[in-house]
Amino acid sequence: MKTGIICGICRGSMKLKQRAVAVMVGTAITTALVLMILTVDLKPVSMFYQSVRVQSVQGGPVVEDGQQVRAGDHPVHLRRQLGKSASRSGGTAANLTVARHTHELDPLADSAGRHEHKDTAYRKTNSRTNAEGPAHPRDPRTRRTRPKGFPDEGNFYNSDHKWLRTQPEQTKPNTGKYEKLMSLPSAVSVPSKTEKLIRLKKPKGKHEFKILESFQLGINRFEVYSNTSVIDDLLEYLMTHPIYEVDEKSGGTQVKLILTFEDGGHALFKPWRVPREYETLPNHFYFSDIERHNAEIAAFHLDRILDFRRAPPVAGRWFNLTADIYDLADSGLRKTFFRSPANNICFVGHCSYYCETETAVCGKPDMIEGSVAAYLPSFKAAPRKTWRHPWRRSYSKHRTAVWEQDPTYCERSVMTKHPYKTGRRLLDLMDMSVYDFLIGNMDRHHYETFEAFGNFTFPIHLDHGRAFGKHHQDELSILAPLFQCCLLRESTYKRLQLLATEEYLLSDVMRESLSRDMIFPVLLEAHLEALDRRLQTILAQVRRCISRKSEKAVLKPEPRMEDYKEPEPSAKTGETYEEEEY
Ligand SMILES: Nc1ncnc2c1ncn2[C@@H]1O[C@H](COP(=O)(O)OP(=O)(O)OP(=O)(O)O)[C@@H](O)[C@H]1O
Ligand SMILES: [Mn+2]
Repeated sequence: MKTGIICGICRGSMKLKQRAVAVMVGTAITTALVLMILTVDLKPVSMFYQSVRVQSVQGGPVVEDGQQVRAGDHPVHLRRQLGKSASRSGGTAANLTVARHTHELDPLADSAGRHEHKDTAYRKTNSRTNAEGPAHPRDPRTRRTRPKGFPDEGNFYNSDHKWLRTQPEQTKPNTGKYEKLMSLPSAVSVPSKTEKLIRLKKPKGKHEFKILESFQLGINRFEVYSNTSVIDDLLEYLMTHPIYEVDEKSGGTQVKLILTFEDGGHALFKPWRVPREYETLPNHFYFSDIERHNAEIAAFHLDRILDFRRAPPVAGRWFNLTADIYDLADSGLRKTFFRSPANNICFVGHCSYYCETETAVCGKPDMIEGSVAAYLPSFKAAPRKTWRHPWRRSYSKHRTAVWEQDPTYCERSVMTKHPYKTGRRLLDLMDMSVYDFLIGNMDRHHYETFEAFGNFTFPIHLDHGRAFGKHHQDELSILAPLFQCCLLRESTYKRLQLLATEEYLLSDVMRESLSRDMIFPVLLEAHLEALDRRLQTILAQVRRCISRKSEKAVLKPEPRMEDYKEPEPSAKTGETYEEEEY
């Protein structure tokens, strides 16, 4: 009994002690938090929120002239939507005045003059070498210092030999075929009152939409941009606009970066990995092929030539890995930079394929080409739905897909299911098959659509980094959707026939379209020749289908929206092509 009471008192005092310790720990944590808050530089953060009078369509801040925002001040949710890592060490940019650099990239100039122009254009827009003074001067007090091993600008790394670039091949003269093709009316008829993907409230007072905003505002259920819109301005913006910050993009298998421009616009950067002459290794599967920035650019041009306009615009650009990437990157990405034994600046980034030291991205010594794709509106502003492609390959070393074994796959399986039964989607997949066969893209495992437009809308043509891998080989299996279903839009067939004529010869039109790009020649002539050859194969395939069935059964008019009916909810749940992780 006595010991019981004593133990009770003991326990009581133990509890008191525990409480006292808990209170002390609590106080210590609170004090530490208060101290941290006091020491963190909050001013720029609050300035960011005050200064963002306009929310850009991609969700990021639209920087007005003369305003200041702190790098990395996108809210966390936005960073996630952009696929950026949620944490970063933000730097401070001293002056974010939007410096728009026009350059005299004259597409009609003769080719010798054009190359000179491009060089001048690059020199002008590069942040470190602007002839008219720095494009965005940084406060030396806030500029992050380079670690040992990285030279300061103004010495060796600014010497002229870094401007050496791939020497253009002996190119054929421009014969005006591309301009002639582009002046033809488009087969895509967009109703004048069609709803747009996003709407942006124009703030009171004078406000002009920025160039990337205008592009995003133009996206509708039929196309990413119209054939009358001035997409050349957007391409020039992608090629020249000063970069403000750089982040790694998560997702996917290979390294790619999100560029934020000084006016708040975003773009997806894929770096040069292999020379133009490189061909997919014979023992490499399509899924282990290295990505090519020039394939992204060429695929965009072909999509436009085919009159689809379902791919976001992509331009080539020269980068100084030190000034345009390293200096503007977060600490995570910076840590992966190093100087190679050959004295070149390299980085690896974080990804699952080709992110090893032996497959690093290296400049020469710090100059490198890359592709820059215009960013679509954020997932928040315009959610996208991911669909498993019915003719997806197996992505296994040991298995093949069902469609590879079953010639009746289209009729037996795909045609009976939503959303391929009605509407436009199956015809869109036929277009995609033609497109992928031309560019040699075997990597179409998924595709995306804009959720806002339901199912009567186009699949976005995204991710062509593994296209143009082999110019000497045509991969017929990419045409499986076409020869298994024996269907094609009449308008697509007409366009293909046109591109097979001498007047609008596909290889010539492509060469002339690509000649406007800063990293011209984007493709070797052998790849252009392959386009003509593959086009003949497609046309022969369609003719075979027509002779087997009938013209009416194969060539289809444009499906009308009025005729499209959403399936019953029960049918929807039976979908087999929904998003699926792999
Ligand atoms: N221009 C763009 N604007 C917005 N988002 C984009 C754009 N291009 C690509 N994305 C998004 O980024 C994702 C990854 O891009 P991409 O497919 O090009 O990378 P990847 O590394 O080649 O991927 P994978 O390894 O799966 O082939 C795409 O699925 C798409 O959702
Ligand atoms: Mn890819």
